[in-house]
Amino acid sequence: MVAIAAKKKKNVENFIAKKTKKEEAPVVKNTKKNKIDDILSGDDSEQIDEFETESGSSSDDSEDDNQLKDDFLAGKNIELSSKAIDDKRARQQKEADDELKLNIQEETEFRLPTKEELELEALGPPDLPSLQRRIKENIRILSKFRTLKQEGASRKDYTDLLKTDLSTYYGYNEFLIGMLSEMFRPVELLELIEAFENPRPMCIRTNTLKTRRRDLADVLLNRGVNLDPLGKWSKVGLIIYESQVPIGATPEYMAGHYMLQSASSFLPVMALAPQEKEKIVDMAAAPGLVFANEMKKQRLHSLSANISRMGVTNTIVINYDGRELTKVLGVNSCDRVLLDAPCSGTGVISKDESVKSSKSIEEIQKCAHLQQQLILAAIDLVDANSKTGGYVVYSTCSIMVMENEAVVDYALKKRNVKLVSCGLDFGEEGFVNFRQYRFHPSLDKTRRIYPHKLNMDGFFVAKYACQVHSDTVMVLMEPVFNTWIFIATLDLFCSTLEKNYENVNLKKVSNTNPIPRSDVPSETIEQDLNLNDTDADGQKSNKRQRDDDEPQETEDLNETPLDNGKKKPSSKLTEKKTTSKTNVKDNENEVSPPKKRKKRVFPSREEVSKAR
Ligand SMILES: C[S@@+](CC[C@H](N)C(=O)[O-])C[C@H]1O[C@@H](n2cnc3c(N)ncnc32)[C@H](O)[C@@H]1O
Repeated sequence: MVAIAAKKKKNVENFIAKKTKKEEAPVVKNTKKNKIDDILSGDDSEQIDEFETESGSSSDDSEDDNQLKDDFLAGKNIELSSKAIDDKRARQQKEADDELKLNIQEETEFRLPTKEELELEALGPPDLPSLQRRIKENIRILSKFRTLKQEGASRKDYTDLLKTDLSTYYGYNEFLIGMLSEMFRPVELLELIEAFENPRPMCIRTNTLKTRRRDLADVLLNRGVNLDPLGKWSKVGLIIYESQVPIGATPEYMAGHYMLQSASSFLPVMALAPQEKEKIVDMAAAPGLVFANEMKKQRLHSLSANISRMGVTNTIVINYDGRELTKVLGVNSCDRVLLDAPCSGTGVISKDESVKSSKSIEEIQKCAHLQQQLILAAIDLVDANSKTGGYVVYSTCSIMVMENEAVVDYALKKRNVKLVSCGLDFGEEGFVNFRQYRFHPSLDKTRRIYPHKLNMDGFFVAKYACQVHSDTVMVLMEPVFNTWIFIATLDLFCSTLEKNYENVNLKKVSNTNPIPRSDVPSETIEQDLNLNDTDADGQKSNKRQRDDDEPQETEDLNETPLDNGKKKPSSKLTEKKTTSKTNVKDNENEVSPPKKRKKRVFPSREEVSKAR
C-alpha cells in the first residue's frame, strides 16, 4: 500500500512539474485537480492546490508588489513606496485612457471601402493586419447594425465585404465561405474559422480488452505524457496535452492498449450504444461478429494491423463498395450498421487546410450523392424484424447540411425508418430548416459538433437504429478504416463502455419501402443534390428544375439568426440569391453564362501564415 501511495505521489509530482512547463491546455482548464481525482487518490490534493496558487503568481502586478515589498523590507522610505504606488496607478490610468481613445477612434474611423479602393486593394498583396482589423470592425458593426452602420450602407455591403475579407485572410474559397456564412452569425462564423486554425487536442481511447484507463494513464504519466481524462462523457478517453515520447510509438501503443482517436470520433459508437447486458450476456451466449468493410484496398493493411494490435478476434475484414454490401451479406441480414461515411471533411479543416480552397458545390454534391446511396444500402442491410432491432448510425466529419441533414432526410423519405435521440447530451441540434429547405421535424434529434463550441472536430451524428436485445451481427460499413472496428467490438465486449444513452436514432420500422411522404414540401435539398436524373435509390428522380425567376431567400448573414445559431426562415426575397443559384446551375447545365468576375489576387499560403 505504502509503495503504491509513494508511486502515486511521485506521479503527481511529475505531473505537476510537467504542467508547469506546458502551455495552457486547450480543452480543460484548471483540471489538474480533476485529473488527479479521477486518476489517482485524493491524498495529493494539497500539492495540487499549491501548484495552482503558484502558477497564478507571475503577473506584472505581483512583480510590482514584490518590488514594493522588497523596498519596504530594505528599509526604504515609505514615501518612496507610496510614490511607486501612485506612479503605478497613473500608469494604469494612462493605459486605460489610451485604449479608450483608440477604441473611440476606431469606432468613428471605420468606414466601408469604396469600390475603387477595393479594386485597387485587389491588385497588390493583401495588407493582412488591416484586413484583420477590418474583419473585427465589420463584425462589431454587424452585431449592432442599426446603431453603428454607416449612413446609406446596407447590411449586405458589410456582409459581402466580410466574406471577401475572411476568404482572403484565411484562404477559403468563395463557395465554402458562402456556405459557412449561411450557417453561422458573423461572430460565430469568425469563432469557427479561428477554431479551424488550431489543431484539436490529441485524444486516445483505452482498449478495455487489454487495460483500464486508470492504469494506462498511470503508465503514460510515468513516461512523461501530460494527460487528463477526456471529460465526464467518456469513460475510456484520455486527452493528451504534451508528451516527451511519441504517443503513436510507446510500448503500450504497440501492445494495443490504446488507439489514437479524435474526440468527435468517439460519438458514433456512443450513439450506437449497445447496452451492457445485451453485449456481454448475448455475446457470450452467441459470439458476436463484426464485418469490417473498407472499399480502398490500400487501407486494408492498416485496418487489419490495427485489429490485430488491439487483440480483436471476432472480426472479418471485407473489401467491397458499401453500396454492394446487400448483395454480399444479404438484404435485411444484420442487426446494426454503423456508417461513418466518406465526406468532404469540412469539419476537420484544422487537420487538412486544403479543404478551405479545394471544395466546390459540385464536390459536395458528389459526396452527398454517394452518401445517399450508402445510407440506403445501410438501411437495407438491417432487418426490421430482427429480435434485437436494427439500428443504423450515420456520421460524417463534414458540417455541410447537404451531406448531413439532407442525406438523413432523404433516407426518411425513401425507407421505413424513423429518427430517435442520439443519446448525446452535448452538441447542437441538427437543422430542421435551412435556407429554403424544410427537413423532417425529427431532424432535431441529430447532433452537430463544432470545434469552436466543444474544441472537438466538426462532426455530425444521426443514429439509424433498430431496438437491439442481443448482438449477433454488426456491420461496420465502409468506414472502418482504423477505428470503428475494434471500438465497436470493444464496446460489445466490455462493461466499461459508455452507456445510458437512448438506444435509437433512426429506427427501421418495416422492411418494405414507404410511399412518398406527403407531410413534407415537395421541394427539398435532395433536388439540389441529385446531379443526374437517377436518384440514389436507382429510381428516376422527380427532380424539378427551379425556374430562374423563382424567388429565393436572402443570404443568411442578412437574416436574423435564432439564438442557437440557426437562422429563422426568412420571407424576405432578394435578387442576389437567384443570381448565385443561376450561376451554380449554369455550371451544370450551361443555361446562361455566369457573371464575369474580376480575378482576385490571393496571397500565398506562406505569406498568409507568416503575416498572421
Ligand atoms: C470517414 S472514413 C472512415 C473512417 C473510419 N471510420 C475511422 O474511424 O478511421 C471513410 C472511409 O470510407 C471509404 N469509402 C469511400 N467510398 C466508399 C464506398 N463506396 N464504400 C465503402 N467505403 C468507402 C474510404 O476509403 C474511407 O476509408
